Amino acid sequence: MSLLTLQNLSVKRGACPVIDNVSLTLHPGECVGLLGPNGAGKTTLMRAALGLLSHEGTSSLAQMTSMERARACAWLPQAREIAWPVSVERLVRLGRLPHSGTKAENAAAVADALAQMGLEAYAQRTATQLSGGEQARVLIARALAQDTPMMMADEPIAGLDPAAQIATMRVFSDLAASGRTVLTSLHDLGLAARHCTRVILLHRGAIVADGAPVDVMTPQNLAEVFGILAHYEMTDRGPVFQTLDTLT
Ligand SMILES: Nc1ncnc2c1ncn2[C@@H]1O[C@H](COP(=O)(O)OP(=O)(O)OP(=O)(O)O)[C@@H](O)[C@H]1O
Repeated sequence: MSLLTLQNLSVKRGACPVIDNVSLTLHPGECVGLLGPNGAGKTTLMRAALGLLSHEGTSSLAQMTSMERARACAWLPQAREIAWPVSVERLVRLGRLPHSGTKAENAAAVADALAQMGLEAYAQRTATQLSGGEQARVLIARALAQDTPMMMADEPIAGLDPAAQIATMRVFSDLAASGRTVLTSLHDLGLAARHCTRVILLHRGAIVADGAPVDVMTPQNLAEVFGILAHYEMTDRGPVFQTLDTLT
């Protein structure tokens, strides 16, 4: 069973294809990193897949009603705006809106989401008064509280400190290990190599490579798509990836 199937998905801006005939299927248990340079089309691909952008081709998520989709997939956009000065606990509770759970079930899901993001001590703080990284973690917690089979996130770890980046990637890989599906765009190739079960390399709106990190993040692909030279080594503490230089 797959939660997200894209068939020949294309998005045009004017006459120019920003996403060009992309087909893919994501499965339960996969933590998928969507990689590609600035402007490659990562955000456009995810928004079109969710039905938030007009597109050609089909997306299984876009075909759902908005309520079905809200129960199927949590969406964490790149922009982290918190509009109202509500408490962290209340903001995270908004993630429960698609569900008709009991008060106790909703409270448990909120508490669990806060704990996963290490935010228990922040529950009664005013969300808008938190630091940028803390606000980002609160918004991830809101998406977790949605308790969906799929999580789609656009650069969720940007602006987080190293420990919070690793902790967040662990939350995502644990979600996948528990049978959910995660699709997240990332610019940190090292964390993608360590935490993703699969990476999809997007370049100029098309998929260049799709598979295990070690098979996708090859010197040739990194040179062609990112214009970089990198060191990638399997060690007894997992894969280690370090960018070394640009090739220009
Ligand atoms: N509203 C728009 N009108 C015209 N072009 C757009 C619009 N939105 C995005 N684009 C273009 O589409 C391309 C893909 O943008 P997108 O935001 O999907 O890239 P991305 O891979 O998410 O990049 P980044 O890593 O910088 O966030 C870019 O060249 C961008 O300039």
